[in-house]
Amino acid sequence: MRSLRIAWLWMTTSFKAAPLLMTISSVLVALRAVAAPTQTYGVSLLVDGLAGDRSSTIALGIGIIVGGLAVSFVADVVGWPLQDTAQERMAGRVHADLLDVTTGIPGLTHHERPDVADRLELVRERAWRMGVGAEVLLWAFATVANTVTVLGLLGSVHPLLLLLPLLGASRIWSAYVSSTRQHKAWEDSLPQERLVDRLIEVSKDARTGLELRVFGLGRVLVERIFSLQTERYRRRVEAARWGGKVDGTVRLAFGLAYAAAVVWVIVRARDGLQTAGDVVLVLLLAPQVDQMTGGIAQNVHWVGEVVRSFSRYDWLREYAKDNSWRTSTDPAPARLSSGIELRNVGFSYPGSDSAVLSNVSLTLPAGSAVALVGENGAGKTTLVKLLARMYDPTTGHILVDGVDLATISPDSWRSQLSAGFQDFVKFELTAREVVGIGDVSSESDDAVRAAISRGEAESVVAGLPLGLDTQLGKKFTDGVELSGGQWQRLALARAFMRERPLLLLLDEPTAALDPDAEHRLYEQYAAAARIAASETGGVTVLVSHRFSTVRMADLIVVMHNGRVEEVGSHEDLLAAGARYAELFELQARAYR
Ligand SMILES: Nc1ncnc2c1ncn2[C@@H]1O[C@H](COP(=O)(O)OP(=O)(O)OP(=O)(O)O)[C@@H](O)[C@H]1O
Repeated sequence: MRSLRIAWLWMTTSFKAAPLLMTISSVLVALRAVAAPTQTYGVSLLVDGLAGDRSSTIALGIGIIVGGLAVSFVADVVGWPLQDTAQERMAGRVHADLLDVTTGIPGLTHHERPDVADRLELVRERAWRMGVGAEVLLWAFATVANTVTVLGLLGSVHPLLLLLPLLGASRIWSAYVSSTRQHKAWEDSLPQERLVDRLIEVSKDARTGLELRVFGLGRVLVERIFSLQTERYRRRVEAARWGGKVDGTVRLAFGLAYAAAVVWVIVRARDGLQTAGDVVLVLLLAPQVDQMTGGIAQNVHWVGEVVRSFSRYDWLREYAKDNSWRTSTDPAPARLSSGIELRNVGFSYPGSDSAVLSNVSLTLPAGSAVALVGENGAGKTTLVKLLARMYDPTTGHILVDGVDLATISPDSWRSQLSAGFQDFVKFELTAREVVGIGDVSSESDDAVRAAISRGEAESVVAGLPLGLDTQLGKKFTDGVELSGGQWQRLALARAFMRERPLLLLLDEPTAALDPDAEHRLYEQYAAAARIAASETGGVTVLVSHRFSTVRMADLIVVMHNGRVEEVGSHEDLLAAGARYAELFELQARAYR
């Protein structure tokens, strides 16, 4: 059933990518495939006509030969360029579709599971090569047309000769097993390949250059890459050698069998059981049968490749469908009246059994600013990701004004969110775009400048040679590189592009700023947020290790080992004298 679906996907993708080109090409390749054996038949008629002195047979033979030549010529001249274009169209279509499918998966699970990541990588890497699917499909049409014609001609000489192409099937089998083995060796070495790519990236990336040199890691990296490469090649060479031996043996056996068949037909002709034309036909068909089975044997590899690529493509489409949260169709509310409630929320990352969050029950009241604090690994970022619905909780629920977040459409929810992270992305675009993409629906200059002012990034933009039009990033010759803090200010401005988000998530977005700058920024931000919150009931969730910032929040949530340990205002928590008070005192002492 699945193989039928894959074959169908292969066919429909090829024809949908270039309907007219594929139809014309299919007809042309089929004609070309039939023309060669038909010409051979023409030659055998010619020989029989000459031997029996029959002019009508001679004329028919010549007609078939000339007609065949003409068809082959036209099909060649017109067919090849069309085929190339069809192939490019198909590759383009698959690539565009893949991007669409992968970026359309709303959650992050596919990035977390190594098995899924591996397969995704395979599909992406092979996407451009899948255009070959169109060519292989045309080749398959040609092979069917050619095989039927050759079988018909051989059978017309003697039915026993039909065994010859069947013997050729053993060549197809040997090519298949050896290509499967080689593919397996290649797939088995994929994790090493990914690691090698990653290590090469690390060794040449300017950002890692500093630490590499300080810790003297260059040599270690090179040795590691070298040993991984050696292991990878060893597996692949072993598989290729094995395939070579099997294929060579089978090919030799097939050649000997064909030679015996030719001798047999000659002997029968001497006994008057076959005509001279029959001998010529079998002799001339010999290289064609060899070519045909050889062609199939060679293309088995490509058919395998295409089928594998399409089965991965099919898998990805199914995966995207299963993980599209299609049943989440409720719209996000336009404003919050009661707030966001986490009810007994537990979470384990995909592919892991250990709970990162356990039994978290918490209410984030509408219009409040909530700070999450706790030591490294306490689960703060994970909670932020669940609020953004990058994952669904493993147990429990998140309720938005009483509505389960799992039922709200991810697009609708995210259009009401804004976020700034510590490990923000340095989008190498113009300064205007770096900020503006925080809300692609209102990318006007005024909106961008307002966000820059809220993120206190005016000084960064003022220092750029072309202001907002400056290209940022080192990959461009005229690109300007910024410091970590400057990038972070732009990332913050990006988070402030949406003026009235229902949920603003700030996960240590100011870690690269000095404490004074962070404090100023939050004071200014808190004032603006209160006004916005009174209008929409929006909630701000802030993760920070700096208590001077945290104390401004309406509600502070202290997390420890994936659980909520304390909740309250700064004053309440200090009065309670528990973990928060202890951590606060520690930090205050360090600043004294
Ligand atoms: N993608 C992931 N896959 C598996 N485990 C993860 C992943 N991300 C985080 N974890 C684990 O989840 C736990 C909580 O991590 P999280 O990033 O939520 O902590 P945090 O409180 O934000 O820490 P920090 O203050 O260091 O940012 C950690 O033990 C971490 O190892």
